[in-house]
Amino acid sequence: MTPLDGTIVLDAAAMRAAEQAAIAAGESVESLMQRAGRAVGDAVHRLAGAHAVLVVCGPGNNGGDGYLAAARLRALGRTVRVAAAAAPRGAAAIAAREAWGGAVEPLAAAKPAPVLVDSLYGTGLRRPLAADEAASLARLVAGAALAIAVDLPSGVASDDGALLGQVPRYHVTLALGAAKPAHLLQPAAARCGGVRVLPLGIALSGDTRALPPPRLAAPPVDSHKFSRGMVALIKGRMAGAGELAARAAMRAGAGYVSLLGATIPQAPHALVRRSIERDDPLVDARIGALVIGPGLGRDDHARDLLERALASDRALLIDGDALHLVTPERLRARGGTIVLTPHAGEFHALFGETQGSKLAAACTAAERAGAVVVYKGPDTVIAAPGGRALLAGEASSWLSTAGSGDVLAGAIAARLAAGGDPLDAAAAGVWLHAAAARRLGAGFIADDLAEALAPALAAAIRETRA
Ligand SMILES: NC(=O)C1=CN([C@@H]2O[C@H](COP(=O)(O)OP(=O)(O)OC[C@H]3O[C@@H](n4cnc5c(N)ncnc54)[C@H](O)[C@@H]3O)[C@@H](O)[C@H]2O)[C@@H](O)CC1
Ligand SMILES: [K+]
Repeated sequence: MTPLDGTIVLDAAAMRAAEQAAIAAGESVESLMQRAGRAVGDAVHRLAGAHAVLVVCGPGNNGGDGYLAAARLRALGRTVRVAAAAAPRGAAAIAAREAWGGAVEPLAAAKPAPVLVDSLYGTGLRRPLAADEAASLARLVAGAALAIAVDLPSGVASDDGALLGQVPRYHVTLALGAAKPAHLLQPAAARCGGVRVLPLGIALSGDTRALPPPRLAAPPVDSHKFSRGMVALIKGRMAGAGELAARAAMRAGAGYVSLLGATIPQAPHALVRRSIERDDPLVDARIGALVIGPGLGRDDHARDLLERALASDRALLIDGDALHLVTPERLRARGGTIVLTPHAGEFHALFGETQGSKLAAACTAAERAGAVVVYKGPDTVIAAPGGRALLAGEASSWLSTAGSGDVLAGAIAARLAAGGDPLDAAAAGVWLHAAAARRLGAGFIADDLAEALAPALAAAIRETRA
């Protein structure tokens, strides 16, 4: 069992293609299913303690995995029962049912067991479960102390994370072969519980991954403040937003942070406050990341500042109000390095209504704007032009607090200013933001979050070294 961090994420078509490629190379559906069933059985054996197990099997290959998992559990000496609402279809699932060979209880009449294994539907689900099937599943999950979903909780749409009906909450989901978008996209992700991948030994390729931990190092001995990265932020009408983003950039490792348009000295004194009117500080060649948007406002002054930022050739992070004042075409025409950090409202203001999953929407947007798009929310999708994308699963729900987005902008800007791939910089910023929130627990405010980026950064550096 491996955690999701950095692992490949495949939609149902890509998963089927990987399976087909393995079959073309000499595998069979049966051998893949045997491997999946055995891996599920072994994982349930480890998770379930001495408790009795009920495996609920569907008519497709997900059900086939369930019959073989039950057979494996029986071979391991466990007390295991099987229930199904329909007979298996397809040769591999029929063979799996025969390999189980034991009793199969009617689903509607099955009594709960302490451990419930849901092997009803996986990536093949196309429509909501029948009402009686959904009700039986909900009853059995509610009656179990431990509910484990095989590949996916039955009732979630694998590719976009939608719920096709009422879906119970599971404690653990065992992803077969690779993670699927629904393991990371809401609302499905919140139904999965802890997700673990059971590798099936087939070759996988694709451009989408779960957010990996950042590879970060302490500054080298010969560092100076500019080599660590200089972040310049344009202050807007709501001064506090820029202050928060600036503090976040400092705590996320930038060597020099200046707030442009703020001239009255105040703490923190390490923050360099400069006028934005007298000379043109926006074109300073030492700037590694220029941030515009937090608290900017949407008036003529804001438009004027945005024009100046777009005219600068520095790597640009556009957030908040500024996302309402620009078009994807304008961004594409500007070129250079651009990172956009919209929440759903800002995303739709900039890109209009979109079709398909949040992942697909972010990838299309990145292509249109020629920018790295950090489409944030309870699930965050980071997409770069060219198709690479990262999915960040559930972060702390306490991040739904004023100023949290400003802190994220600052954290990403610090990593962007440090150099390297803008997708990696955005990913590191998202990771540090979530890690800082985890450290703080409950009831924090954005000021605390900015401060907590420093210990989150230290932990990420330690983990990179380990
Ligand atoms: N792709 C792979 O490499 C592997 C896939 N395996 C398993 O195969 C699963 C996918 O199998 P399938 O494609 O057979 O799909 P599922 O087992 O998810 O179920 C789909 C079957 O149920 C029918 N169906 C769909 N929605 C329904 C509904 N609401 N009510 C009633 N019937 C419905 C479909 O027509 C199809 O027969 C994966 O989730 C995984 O568990 C594993 O066996 C091994 C390897
Ligand atoms: K399932």
